[in-house]
This record gives sequence, structure tokens and C-alpha cells, in this order.
Amino acid sequence: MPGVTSSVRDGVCVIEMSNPPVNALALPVLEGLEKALKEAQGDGRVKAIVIKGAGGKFSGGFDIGHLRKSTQGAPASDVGEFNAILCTLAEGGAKPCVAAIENLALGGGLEVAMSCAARVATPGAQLGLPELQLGVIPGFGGTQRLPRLVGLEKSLEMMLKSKSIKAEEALKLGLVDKIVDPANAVNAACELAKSIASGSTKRELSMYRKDKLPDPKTAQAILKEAGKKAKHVQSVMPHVALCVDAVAVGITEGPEAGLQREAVNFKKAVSSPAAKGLVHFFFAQRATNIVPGVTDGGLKPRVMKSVGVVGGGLMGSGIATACLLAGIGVVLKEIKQEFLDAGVGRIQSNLASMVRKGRMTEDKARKLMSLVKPTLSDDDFRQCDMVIEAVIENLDLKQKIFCNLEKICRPDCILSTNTSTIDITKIATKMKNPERIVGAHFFSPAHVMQLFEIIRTKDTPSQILVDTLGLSKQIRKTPVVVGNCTGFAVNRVFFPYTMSATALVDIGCDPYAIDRAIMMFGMPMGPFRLGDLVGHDVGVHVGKNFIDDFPDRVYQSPLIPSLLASKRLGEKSGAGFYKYDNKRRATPDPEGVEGLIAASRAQTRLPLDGSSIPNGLTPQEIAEMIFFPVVNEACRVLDEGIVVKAGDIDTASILGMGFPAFRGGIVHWGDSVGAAVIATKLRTWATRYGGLYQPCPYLENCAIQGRTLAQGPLDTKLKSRL
Ligand SMILES: C[C@H](O)CC(=O)SCCNC(=O)CCNC(=O)[C@H](O)C(C)(C)COP(=O)(O)OP(=O)(O)OC[C@H]1O[C@@H](n2cnc3c(N)ncnc32)[C@H](O)[C@@H]1OP(=O)(O)O
Repeated sequence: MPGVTSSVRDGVCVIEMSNPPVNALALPVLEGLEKALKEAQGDGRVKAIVIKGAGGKFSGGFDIGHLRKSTQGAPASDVGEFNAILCTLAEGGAKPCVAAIENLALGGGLEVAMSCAARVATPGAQLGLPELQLGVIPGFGGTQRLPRLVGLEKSLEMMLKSKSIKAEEALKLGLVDKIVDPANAVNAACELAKSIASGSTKRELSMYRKDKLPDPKTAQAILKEAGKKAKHVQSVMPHVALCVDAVAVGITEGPEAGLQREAVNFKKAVSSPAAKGLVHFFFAQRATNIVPGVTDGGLKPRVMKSVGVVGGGLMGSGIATACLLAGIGVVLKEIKQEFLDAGVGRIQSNLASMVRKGRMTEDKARKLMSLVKPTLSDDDFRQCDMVIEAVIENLDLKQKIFCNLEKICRPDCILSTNTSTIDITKIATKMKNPERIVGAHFFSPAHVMQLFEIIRTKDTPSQILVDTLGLSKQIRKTPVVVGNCTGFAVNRVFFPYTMSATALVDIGCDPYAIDRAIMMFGMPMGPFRLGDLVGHDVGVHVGKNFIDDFPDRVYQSPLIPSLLASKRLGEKSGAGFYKYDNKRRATPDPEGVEGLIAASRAQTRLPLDGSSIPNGLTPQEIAEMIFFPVVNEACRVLDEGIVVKAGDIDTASILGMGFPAFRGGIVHWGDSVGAAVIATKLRTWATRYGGLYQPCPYLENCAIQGRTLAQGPLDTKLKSRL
């Protein structure tokens, strides 16, 4: 049960907040804290107060579960009320408080700690105000106290980038007063609290400190710069500007006015669609490892100590690096010494790049490299707990590899393929025990990208899935378990993305206007710039799978093949839709592609609706025409049970495709638009432009039955029976 306990020893009241696993500040904890502080301040035996968290963690902040209710329409909590309690009972109370920060103090947790007169922290403890990653702003005084403790510029960096810092840096900045041994953290806090109470150590009130604040002119310049950046994203992420505004009011009008503004702005932020999307993503991401019928059976994952990787190319070396970073030994196999050397070299350079960026010491990199066993022989896989095949997409080759692996590896060794397109049952056809194979699809670069698709067939044993989910936890990736189909979850759901982009060009839209509209929507780059980056030859090769398997709903523009015929492969050939200089900087190249576009339009003869109004389609119309077919395909994936819940596709779309997190993922966004709106528009476009836009029964039925896409229809067949 979440709550607060307190005990008095040697004149110090130790208040402990408890709400496992991270002592989130749920309402009972906040109420308990208020009561305990009131009692301690009124208790004659007590000279000073220490606040700590149970189970070796201070606090992960305000309860995000409660926040979720507010984003879904429940009245927003009056954070100002609790802040007033901190001001009067912790910061302003007669008896000084000290925070004993073990392990982490984030969001509201750090705000409680900052209202104390001093803070001690354990080595490596994580401190930060990451509220903006949830679409809200600090609400327990963080916008006022952090700038006064670490300086205006640093505080804005920490809040606007949701960037936490380690206790060691916090000590240098003055956010904590002492680093203490974990076994002695509370005692050290008690000593410091007594020393402040006795006057031996000066009592500081964070809210009223001025020593870290810059002079007014510098402060104005810093705030102006932050405000400019916030304005850029204000229409979709209003919380950024709301945070800067609360800080600015505190700096220019004083902390009391700042606190009032913070409370008002917190309420505004929490009711924004961005907060709803980001909080949804927070929970969706943490729920992907729950797979009904698999993870609820009491099976325990086996710890992976040694992983074999077949192929030392870009993917193989990235996968090997990801395993090494988790301390897992790697057996890297290649067919020729020169390929093997190149693979080892790639791993080395992945680690060296982390050393250069200050994320790892040279010594650590050396130690990790010593965990690699390069080999030319499959025999070295004998002791591996798992082998991941990462060779080129060639079915014959993969089939041979798995026949061989099955003979050599231990019977409990997990045999997995990193294919991104090939049906895994086809890869397994020549195996004695085809059910052993599981898909382990990493995204490139594998040691950086967080998403990890685990592909199962209907026969995949639960233990294999549980073990592979366990691997994802070991290597700190977000897993999404998907069924076996062309493109799995991410590539399957997103194939209409590029197809619809080319359809838009064929109906008269300018490709650069499309890219701009899609970036305004929040994608890191538009479809044509992405095509250039991936290479249009690769795009055509991958696209062929969808053309073969989903002929009813593909759009085949002659535009991309004609681009290939003109040797405009994209970035690697120096030109695609854009032209590239020797530093690979992109510049639009309308003259270079206008002839190809004109020829494509002449051949496809679609109605030129995209250019029929003076300025073409609006950015919103463009985004809808590109993303509604993607929502439609996501509905099919849900309908077929390829993924078990909408949150999994949301997570995969954000982490695998760069779909904007503040929109909550592709299905969440679809629901924010509404199934009925999407189905109606798709139907209209389908009659004009073809099957790519034909709404599927799942979507149609959600629209008819008034259900959300995440809920799914009560009966998918209804529409076809009507
Ligand atoms: C008014 C205030 O200013 C507003 C706020 O404070 S808003 C909250 C600000 N705090 C945050 O954003 C921190 C969010 N949490 C995190 O970043 C990470 O969970 C963490 C660094 C604390 C721990 O990470 P890690 O050890 O990898 O564990 P992780 O799986 O993320 O979390 C463990 C569990 O705690 C839950 N949790 C973490 N922080 C939580 C929070 N603030 N509220 C409720 N639940 C929380 C997670 O949902 C997860 O639950 P589950 O086991 O049921 O899935």
C-alpha cells in the first residue's frame, strides 16, 4: 500500500515515502507526507527532519498513473496545493529538512528534495526533472527551485531536454551537498540535518537563493533563446513554452509569482493532446513485454551469457555491440578472415565512438572487446545460449545456416534470425525442429535503436519467447512480439507511407511540399528524403514483397523505377529527389526530377487534385493522405492478431519509424482523429485513387460501432454482412 511512515531517533524525524517500485508520489503518499511533516514540525522531541524513500530509492516523481487520468479528462490535480505544503512545512518550517537521495530523485521526487534545506545523494544517483517527456511541466516548484540551485541555463537544459544528471555532477553544480555511502545515507542525512538545526551549517532556502542566477540582461538573453525554440514547436508541444514561461515569470517577477504561474501552466499542459500522447506512450512502452498466454504462465527467462552472431556486417556487428554493452559474451562468425576482421573492426569502432562521446572509458571498451570471440567455425557456437543469424536476405543461404546450427548448437540454444522481410517459417522449412526458430529483428544501427521485434509463429514455444524477451531486457531494448507476416509490424504498417507519398506526387503535389508537411507533422524527415537516405534501389527491393503479397492495396507509381533508371539512387549516388554535396547535405533538386514527375503523372493519369487549388493541398491534408492508409494497415495488423495490443503498434511506430511520440503512436493518433473521419475520407480517396485507400473491415466497423481503434470492433465481419 502506498503511504508514508515516520520514526524519531536522536532528535531527527525520519520520514519514509513508500510506493514500490519507484515510490511514485501517488495521492496517499502526498497526503502521508503532509501529515508526517505537520506532525514532525509540531513534535517537541524533533529538532530536524530527514525525508527518504523506501527500498533504496528516493522517488520517481508524481504518480504518472494519476497523471494519465487527468490527460483522459479527469480534473487535473491542483499541484499548487501540494507545493504550498512543501513551502510551509518543508522549506519554511521551523525545523530544517534534509533529503536522503538513494538511487533516484526524478520529477516530483527531486522537487520534494529541492524544497529541503540540503540534499545528500548516493554515488551514481539519477537526478532530474523529466516532466516534459510526459508533456507536462514540473509542478511542485521545480521551475523555480532548479534555476536557483544549478543556474538558469543548466536548469533549462535539464528541464527542456528531460535530461537527468548523476549525483557526482549534481554535487559540482550544487544540487546536492554531499555524496554518501549507500549503507550510511540516512545517518549522513541525519547528521547534516542536526548540524543545520544547531546552526553549525547554514540553512539555505532554495526558493530565495540568488547566487546562481545570472544578471538580468544575461537572464533575458537566455530566456529569449529558450522561448524562441519553444515557439517553434508550440502548436504541437505547448508544454515547452509553458515551462519556459513559468521559469521566466519566476526570474522577472519573483518566485511567488513564478509558483502561481507554474500551477496554472501545469493544468494547461496536462490537458493538451501532447500530454495525452506522451503519457500513453510511457505506459505502452512498458507494457510491450506482457504477452497474454506467454508471459502469464510462470515461465522464467534464462539469462543469456553467450550469444553467437552469424555475419559480421553492419547488422551483425551492431547486434554484437548491443550484446557486449550488456556484458554478454559474443561469438562472431564469418566465412572469410578478411570479413571477420572487418566485423571485429566495426565493433571496435562502435565502442570507440562511445569513448569519443564520453559515454565509456577506454578501459571499459577494452574489457568489452575481450568478450568477443571471432571465429570462422560454427563449432564455436556449441556453448552459446542463443545464436542470431544476420547475413544477407537470401532464403537458400539462411535455410542452410539453420540446418547446420540445429546440428551443432545445444538443444536449448535459441536459434534466431534477424531477417526484416523473409517469412521465418520458410527459413525453417529444412530444419528437423522448425518451431525452434524465432525472429530477432533489430533496427539499424542495432546498438543504438531501441526497438526489438520478436517474431513468433503459431508453434513458437512460450519458453523461447520468454527467453528472447529476457534478452531484450538484458540488452535494454523495447521488445514488441509480432506474428509472422510480410514486413512484421513496423515495415508492414508503414509500407503505405511511401506509396501514398508517390500517389500524392502523381495527383499533382510537390514532393518537397510533402516532405515539409510530414516534418511539420513531427516526423524526423519526409518520405522522399527518407527514400533518398535508404536508397531507392533498396526501397524497390523491399517494396516488391508488399506488391507480391498485398496486390489489392499497393500503389505502384512509375516515379521510383524511373528515378532508378536515371541512376538517382539517393544519397549514396549523390542525387535522388535531393542533390547531395560531399558532406551529404541535401538540397531540393526540382529541375532534376521535374521530367520524371511529369512522365509519371502522364502515365498514371490520376485526377490532378493535388494541384487543383492555388496552393495545392494543405499540410494537414497531405499528412492525412499519407498517414490514414498507415492507420488502416495498423488496423489490419490488429485484426489479424499480428500484434496483441494497439499499444504495441504505437510503441513500434515511434521507436521503429520515428512517428512523433507526442502523437502517442499511429493507433493512438488515429483514435484522436476518429475512426469515422478516417474511414469516410479513405472511402472517398479509394474511389478516386484506388485500393491503397480502401478502408479495411476493422476500421469500418470501429467507425460504425463507435468504438476506438485500440478497443477494436465487437464484430469485424459486420461490415461485410451489411
Ligand atoms: C508534479 C510533478 O512535477 C510531475 C511529475 O513528477 S511527473 C513524473 C516525472 N517522473 C518521470 O518522468 C520518471 C518516469 N520514470 C522513469 O523514467 C523510469 O521509470 C525510472 C527511471 C524511474 C525507472 O526506470 P526502470 O528502472 O527502467 O524501470 P521502469 O520499467 O521504467 O519502471 C518501473 C515501474 O515503475 C513505474 N513507474 C516509474 N515511474 C513512475 C511514476 N512516476 N509514476 C508511476 N509509475 C512509475 C513504471 O510504470 C514501471 O511499472 P511496471 O513495472 O508496472 O511496468
